[in-house]
Amino acid sequence: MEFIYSHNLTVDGREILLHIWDVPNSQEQAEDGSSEEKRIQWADSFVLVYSICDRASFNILPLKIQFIKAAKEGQSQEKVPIVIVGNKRDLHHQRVVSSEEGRLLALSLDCGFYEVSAAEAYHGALMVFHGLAKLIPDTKLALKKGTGIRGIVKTMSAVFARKRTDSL
Ligand SMILES: Nc1nc2c(ncn2[C@@H]2O[C@H](COP(=O)(O)OP(=O)(O)OP(=O)(O)O)[C@@H](O)[C@H]2O)c(=O)[nH]1
Repeated sequence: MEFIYSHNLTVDGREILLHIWDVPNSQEQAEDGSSEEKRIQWADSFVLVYSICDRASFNILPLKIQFIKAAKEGQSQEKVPIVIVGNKRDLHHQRVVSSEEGRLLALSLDCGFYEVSAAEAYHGALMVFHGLAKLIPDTKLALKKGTGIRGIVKTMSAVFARKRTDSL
């Protein structure tokens, strides 16, 4: 299942309304590229989460980031804001991806980087979205001011309609 969450944030005195389209990993693997492409076009910025206990979830990131960059940066010269997040930081004994590896990957791909424990504390996720908001230029935020829930529903309907047609 995928969801869109909306969340208000105040970052450096700016009121920001975030719409977060949460796509489960399992779904991404199962679907065709065109749905992924539509979601990428919908979004202004990206948070890619891996588990520090699951190397496969980490190894897939360069490919995903390349895909996002090719899709977004092909249309504009602006840098696309991307943040990489290593989750499950609390599971020390099951860690298979080191913090250094995560940080190095983010550095090499020009992305932000955080390690958090979503299960342990809410402030980790908050930090991620604050960091992401700081990477989005003011001009972009102003442009998106008029994009309401109708725009989101329209985009989601397009993705799902496409999926239904494909499966006929
Ligand atoms: N210990 C620990 N468990 C976590 C943490 N975050 C998520 N989990 C657990 O990991 C499992 C998967 O969590 P989900 O939130 O479904 O993860 P997801 O990223 O949506 O997973 P996908 O659907 O594969 O994308 C659940 O049992 C969570 O309780 C964390 O920071 N620490």
